[in-house]
Amino acid sequence: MAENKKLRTPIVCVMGHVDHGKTSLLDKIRGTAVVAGEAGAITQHIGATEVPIDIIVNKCGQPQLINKFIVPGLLFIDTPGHHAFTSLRSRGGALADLAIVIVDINEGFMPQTIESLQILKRFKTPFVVAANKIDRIPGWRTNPEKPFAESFKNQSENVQQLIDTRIYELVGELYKLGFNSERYDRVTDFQKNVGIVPISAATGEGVADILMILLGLAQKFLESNLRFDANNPGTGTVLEIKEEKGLGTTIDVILYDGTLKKGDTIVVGSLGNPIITKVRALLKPRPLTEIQTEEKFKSVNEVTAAIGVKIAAPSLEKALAGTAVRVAGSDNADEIAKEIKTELEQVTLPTGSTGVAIKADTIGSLEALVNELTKEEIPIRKAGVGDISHRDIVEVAAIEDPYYSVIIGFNVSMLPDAREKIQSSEIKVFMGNIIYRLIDDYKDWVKKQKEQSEKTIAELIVKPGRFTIMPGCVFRQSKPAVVGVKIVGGSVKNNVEISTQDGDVVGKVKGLQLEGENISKASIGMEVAMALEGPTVGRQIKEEDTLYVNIPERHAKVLEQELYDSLTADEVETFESFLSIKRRDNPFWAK
Ligand SMILES: Nc1nc2c(ncn2[C@@H]2O[C@H](COP(=O)(O)OP(=O)(O)OP(=O)(O)O)[C@@H](O)[C@H]2O)c(=O)[nH]1
Repeated sequence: MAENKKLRTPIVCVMGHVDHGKTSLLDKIRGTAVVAGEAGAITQHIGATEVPIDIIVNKCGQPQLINKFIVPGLLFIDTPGHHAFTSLRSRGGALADLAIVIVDINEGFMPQTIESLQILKRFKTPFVVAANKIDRIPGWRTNPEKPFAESFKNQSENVQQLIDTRIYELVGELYKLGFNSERYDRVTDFQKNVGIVPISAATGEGVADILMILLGLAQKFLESNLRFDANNPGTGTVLEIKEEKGLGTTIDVILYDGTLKKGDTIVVGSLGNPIITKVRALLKPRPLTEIQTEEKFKSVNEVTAAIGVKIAAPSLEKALAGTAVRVAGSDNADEIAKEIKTELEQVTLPTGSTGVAIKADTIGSLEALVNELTKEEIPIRKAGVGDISHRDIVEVAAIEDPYYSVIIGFNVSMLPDAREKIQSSEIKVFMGNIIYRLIDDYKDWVKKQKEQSEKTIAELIVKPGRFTIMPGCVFRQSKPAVVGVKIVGGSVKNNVEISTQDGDVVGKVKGLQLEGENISKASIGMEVAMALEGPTVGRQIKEEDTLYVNIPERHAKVLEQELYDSLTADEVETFESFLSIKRRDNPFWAK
């Protein structure tokens, strides 16, 4: 057991496609219920849970194995699931020593399953595949909490065959990605084959097998990686910055190397210069609690990797989630600060001169939001970490393009003075904690705004129209002239100007009547009485003349460039012949 002290707890992350059961599996492992309370049922932050070795071996029903393993337990980080978190998850992959890739056995591989495997391949992280939701296989007889092999024996032949067929489908998929794999109980050499464990995160079947394999993998592959000198300066990653009653601003950290003591000088990543401060208190989560949801901490004098720990220290307000925390010696704090700063500068947030403004709670989630917006070809003008401030509002208010006079905030709130300012502005703010939903909301809003403005424009724009004065239908010569007309293209509305086939504007429509009733618009095919202010029949106009609605140049431009597709065939034809009249003398008219 003395050996235990020399090995640190392996860090495990659970990865996989949305809804394939990451949260449920972690829940099952730690025995708490997070699924229910989670926003949109999507895991969005890295949390951590330490599962001590004795609990694992007991769960596996093999307490006698306690002395066989030399790792102290497993530390699970709850990596985010949605593909929006590629970058953060890559870091999760890098931070993790081991992984569980969870896949719904009924659905098979999905894009994020493949993405997870590619990340693991890149980082050379040993992993096990959890083929989840076996309880949904038709005919499955549930044996709660039992190891897979035991449960499998109780199934009908049909079900057993179905399980194996599904597993071979997974084996095929894994092979395509360059991994040899087998059902875990048929694997003889885990160095050569990835184990696939059929499980149910809902009933707990197979979960013990997963834990046992992880311990085995840690022992086999990681022993040398996990050996550490407790005298190494502590190194970790900031998961979250939190205000705690009586403690001020604290940071939740995964310490993955070395030792961290009360009173140590630490350097923490920040948006500006890294923070150099002294640890005032170290708060350790109790085993089987999750540090993000549990308030009851135990104050300790020192912690050793790997562990999720809360650090209370002065000046942490500007700490940045996703960045490094490192213990400094007596004379190298500045040097470490420089290194952390350089690392941060390598995170690129491509922004341009136009686009939306975005805010997010961590550098990782900001990066993820940038990635997703870029994929959707939504330009970003400015990207920042932190709550939406008065200054953000002022800046965005100056943007003229209404579609970019927008702030998208992920996992942030709005500061009170910003809230006040927003009342008097036209800015649109989208806030939420699910990236893809935020993006969908923005896209829907833009679509609606565009439709609305197209509708407004379409209503205001003068549409093409052409009509002939019917012979024998002159009812009055002038002031106003009243004639019977037939609409032969598009439509004619009250108050539009009228032009001749030579392009001369001769007057305005002052009234339309159909069978003695006033109407505001006459469309193709209709024969109506028309009052015309301006011309005198016999001078500017005469019987059998074809006349046009005179479309102002600005309107013609909008019609041709923006509304052309919405015109009917006869409107197009009428419009084209009106344009050719106008362009006879001036080829650039309305261009
Ligand atoms: N029947 C059955 N349902 C399961 C099982 N595992 C998960 N579910 C259900 O599947 C749904 C998704 O599970 P989650 O654990 O939230 O999935 P997730 O992968 O964490 O999803 P995200 O956090 O959204 O990426 C939930 O309704 C779970 O109750 C299982 O083994 N059997």
